[in-house]
Amino acid sequence: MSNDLQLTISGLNLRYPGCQENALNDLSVASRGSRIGIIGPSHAGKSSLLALLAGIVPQMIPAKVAGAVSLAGQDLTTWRKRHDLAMVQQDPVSQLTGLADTVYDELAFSLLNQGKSDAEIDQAVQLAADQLDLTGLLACSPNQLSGGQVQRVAIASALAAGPDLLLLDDASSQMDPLGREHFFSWLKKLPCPLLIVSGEVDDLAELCDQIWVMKDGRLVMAAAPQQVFNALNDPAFDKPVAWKMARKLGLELGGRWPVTANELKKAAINANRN
Ligand SMILES: Nc1ncnc2c1ncn2[C@@H]1O[C@H](COP(=O)(O)OP(=O)(O)OP(=O)(O)O)[C@@H](O)[C@H]1O
Repeated sequence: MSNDLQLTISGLNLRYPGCQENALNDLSVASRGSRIGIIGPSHAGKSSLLALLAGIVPQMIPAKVAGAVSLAGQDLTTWRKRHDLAMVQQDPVSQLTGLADTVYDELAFSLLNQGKSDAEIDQAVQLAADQLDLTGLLACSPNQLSGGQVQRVAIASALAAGPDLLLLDDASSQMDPLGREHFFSWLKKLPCPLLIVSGEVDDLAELCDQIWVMKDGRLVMAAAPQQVFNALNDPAFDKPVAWKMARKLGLELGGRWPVTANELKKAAINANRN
C-alpha cells in the first residue's frame, strides 16, 4: 500500500438497533492524500464511522450496515485480514489492557501476542515510547498517569505494533496545550496513513491533506483544509485562528483566507510587497 490512504466509501448507511435514525446516512467519499481529518458536532457520526472502519461495528457493537467501503482497491474486510489497523478511541483508559504493571508492559502487550522476540519487543517499545515522549514513564504503573499521559500510552501501544493505518478518535482531548502541540507535530512524521477525528481545527488545518465535514450522519464536504474552512458557513463549525486573523486583517492568499500559520505569513508578505 502506498502512503496514500486510498479509502473509498459508497452509499454507507449505519443504524444501531432500536434507533429511529441512521447514525450514518448515505455517506459517499473518496480520500485524497494520507492524512484525513474529520470534523463535526456531537452526534455527527464521526466515532461510528471510525468504529465501522476498525470492525468494532458491527462485530462488537451491533448495527445494520449497508454500502461499500474499500481500501487500496480491496473491500474493507479483505483489507483488514491482510493488514494491521490500529484505533485509539475517545476514552483511552478503556483501551489499556488492565493487565500490565508498568507502561513498558502495556506497550509490549500486543507485540507479545504477535509472538515477537524479546529484542524485537524492546526495540519497538523503546521507539514508540521515544516518539510519544514516554521514555521517562516506562517503569510507572499505568494507574499513576494523568489523562493526557494515558492517551499517549494508548497511542504508543497502537503504534508499537506498526499498523498500516491509524484511526484516532479525539485522541488528544485530555492533553495539555504543549502535549497537544508535540502530538500533532509528531503526527506529521507518522509513516502510515491516518484518519483523525478532532475538534482542534488549527492542528487539523496544519496536518491534514483533506478534511471531511460531517453533520447529522451526513457528509457535508470533503476537500483540502483551505477550501473547507473558506466554504463552511455553519456556526456549528469553528474556524482556524489563522483564518480569523486573516479575515480581520484583510490578508487573502489566492482569493481565499489562509488557514495555516505559513499561509498567513505568505499573505502578510504579499500584502507588504503591494
Ligand atoms: N452503541 C450505540 N448504540 C446506539 N446509538 C449509538 C451508539 N453509538 C452511537 N450512537 C448514536 O449514533 C449517533 C452518532 O454517534 P457518534 O458517536 O458516531 O457521533 P460523533 O460525531 O462521534 O459524536 P461525539 O462527537 O459526541 O462523539 C448518535 O445519535 C449516537 O447517539
